[in-house]
Amino acid sequence: MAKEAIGEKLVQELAKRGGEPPARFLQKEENRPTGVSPPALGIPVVDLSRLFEPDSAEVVLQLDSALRTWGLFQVLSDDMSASFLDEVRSVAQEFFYLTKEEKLKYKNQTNDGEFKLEGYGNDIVVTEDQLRDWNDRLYLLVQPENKRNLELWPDSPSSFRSILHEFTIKSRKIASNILVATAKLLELEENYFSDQLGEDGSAYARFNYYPGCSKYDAVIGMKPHSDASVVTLLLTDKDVEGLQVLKDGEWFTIPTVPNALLANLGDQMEIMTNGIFKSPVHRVVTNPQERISVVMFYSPNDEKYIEPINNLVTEERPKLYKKVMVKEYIESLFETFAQGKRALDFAKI
Ligand SMILES: O=C(O)CCC(=O)C(=O)O
Ligand SMILES: [Fe+2]
Repeated sequence: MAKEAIGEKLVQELAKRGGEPPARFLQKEENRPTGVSPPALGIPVVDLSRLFEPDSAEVVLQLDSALRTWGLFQVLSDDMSASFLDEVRSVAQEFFYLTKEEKLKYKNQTNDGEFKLEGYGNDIVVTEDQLRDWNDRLYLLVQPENKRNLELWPDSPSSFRSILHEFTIKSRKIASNILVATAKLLELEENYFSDQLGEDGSAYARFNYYPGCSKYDAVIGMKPHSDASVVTLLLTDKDVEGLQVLKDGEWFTIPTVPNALLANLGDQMEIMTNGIFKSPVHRVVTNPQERISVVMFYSPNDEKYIEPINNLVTEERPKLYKKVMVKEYIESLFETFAQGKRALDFAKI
């Protein structure tokens, strides 16, 4: 396959040039987001500190129902002040506003043009006719800290690294608390999921930039997918909506709650809970104006295996998923995603 220079593929550069998006971005008529998707109702905004108080029964019930139906909820935490979340959004925006040359110092391609998971650029291209998403991203491993590839961490804006580090630490605390709450809902030992993640589990940060598009209804910001993670935390754009979730064959818009993070479960959680909790299929639609999001994905160590938890497999609910190796599962997700397929379908028994 001919290897294009990465700078020619950046969506931000295409958007700057204006005009029609190239054919490789144009969705088939039947896959285009049409009309206005109704808001996803019944997604609770959960104050994490309240979740562990003695009078939390009502919140716990709301959370349980949200995880069984939507697989997501909004989370407020004292550790993430509104001003700190704004700082995270702001360093993300400043990074994408750097010149192309500055950003390409961190490109997700080797000098031979091979795709790298980490760094700045676009998705892996598996087939030449692959439909492309209208976004650029910066993808970085943030935990375990000793595995960070700091040469790919932007040094501009100057606070980028320290803010990302702080966001990593605070997000991890929230993710761990969510995993404890989740285990309790299923009457598992409370550290069951947080132990799976352990000290050597991985966290990846993904900064998404969706340029505004003149033909915003003909392209897609991010194709329908579910995340490979155990759990994902998402800081959405403060003003511009775009994230949608699929339920019963219909797309619903996730309303923006400026000071909250959206927590969504990923495929590894659906596998471990034998399908009791959902890994929601979601997509991002494009707008006339730009949109930025910052996402944290949590997974156990690459070498671990996961499978449905024994206690959650019963006669009425037989085992739905095979045992999978974390590393192989995540790699398969990148490839299936590029082809518009779902990795979870391949893990089904
Ligand atoms: O930009 C968003 O709101 C969602 C991004 C997303 O789903 C992802 O990065 O996996
Ligand atoms: Fe996602």
